[in-house]
Amino acid sequence: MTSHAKPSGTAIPSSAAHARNPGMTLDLDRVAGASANSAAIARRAAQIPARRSLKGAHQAAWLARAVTLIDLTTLSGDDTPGRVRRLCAKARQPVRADLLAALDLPAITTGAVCVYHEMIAPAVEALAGTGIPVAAVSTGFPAGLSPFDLRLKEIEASVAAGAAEIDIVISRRHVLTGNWQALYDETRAMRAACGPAHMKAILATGELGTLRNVARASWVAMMAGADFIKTSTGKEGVNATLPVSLVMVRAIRAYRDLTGFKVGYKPAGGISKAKDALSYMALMKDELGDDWLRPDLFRFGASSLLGDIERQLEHHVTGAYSASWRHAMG
Ligand SMILES: O=C[C@H](O)COP(=O)(O)O
Repeated sequence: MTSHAKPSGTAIPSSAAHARNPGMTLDLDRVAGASANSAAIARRAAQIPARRSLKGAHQAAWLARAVTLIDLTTLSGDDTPGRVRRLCAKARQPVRADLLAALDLPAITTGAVCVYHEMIAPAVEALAGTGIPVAAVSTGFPAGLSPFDLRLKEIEASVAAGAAEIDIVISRRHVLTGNWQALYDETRAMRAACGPAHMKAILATGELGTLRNVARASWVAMMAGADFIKTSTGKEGVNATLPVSLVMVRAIRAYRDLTGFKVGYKPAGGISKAKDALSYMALMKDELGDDWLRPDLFRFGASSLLGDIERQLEHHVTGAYSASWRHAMG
């Protein structure tokens, strides 16, 4: 991002170009050695938004890329099949065709649609033939405190219903009590239950107490075979932040250096502005490189980010901002 070059294409790559993370034996020494220098991380995180100075057509291209990285999400108690179908229509055509044409950008879709288990069927139906995966939150989301065997069964039911991606939640108490073996065993079992579906492990970082715990939980989740590590459910008091992201992506980098396997990253919760999306993309590019600016290795978990990006793209074309209500998601 620092070169401010236009991204090399906004179309979604057809398939993951890397092998799935198989996980590894739990290495307690490495987990114990994971640390996070909070002051240095805060300083580095504070620099990231200031380095965002993307202008003109290049900025529009980065924003269009951001759209392809969104797990377009609805996770509400009042979700209905109708709302999910409308959301899927947005996922299929997230930005108006005339805006993309005016900006000389190709047709795009979002990275996925993310829903509760009961909404998988209408989402799968509405996205048939598009290649857009359905992600489901399936382990007693958001607290993850339902009986363990039921959480595994929920994963299996969601995969059977057509979810290609499962966003699991970890047991925060295993982190808070330092029971890394229990966290590893639980996450490993969930990975096995996912089968062919890719697993995103939600750490619920806002409930883990310290950045060191975030680093250690990131390592355990990756050792247990997570395909992605994800910050938050969107329901914690504090959700995705840049400091937490730095800790997690540096753990991803160290895990890649150790094992050769690339684990994806998903910041989620409270990311609703286009400028914030660009900050996260700058962070990914600086810390992990261009591979982590593709949907197979990076997603935003977001329910309202798309609306703001569409407003910014419209502004690029017309010079005026439209009202937010014109960009409703569901
Ligand atoms: O995983 C996705 C989050 O639940 C979405 O959070 P948000 O509604 O704050 O964008």
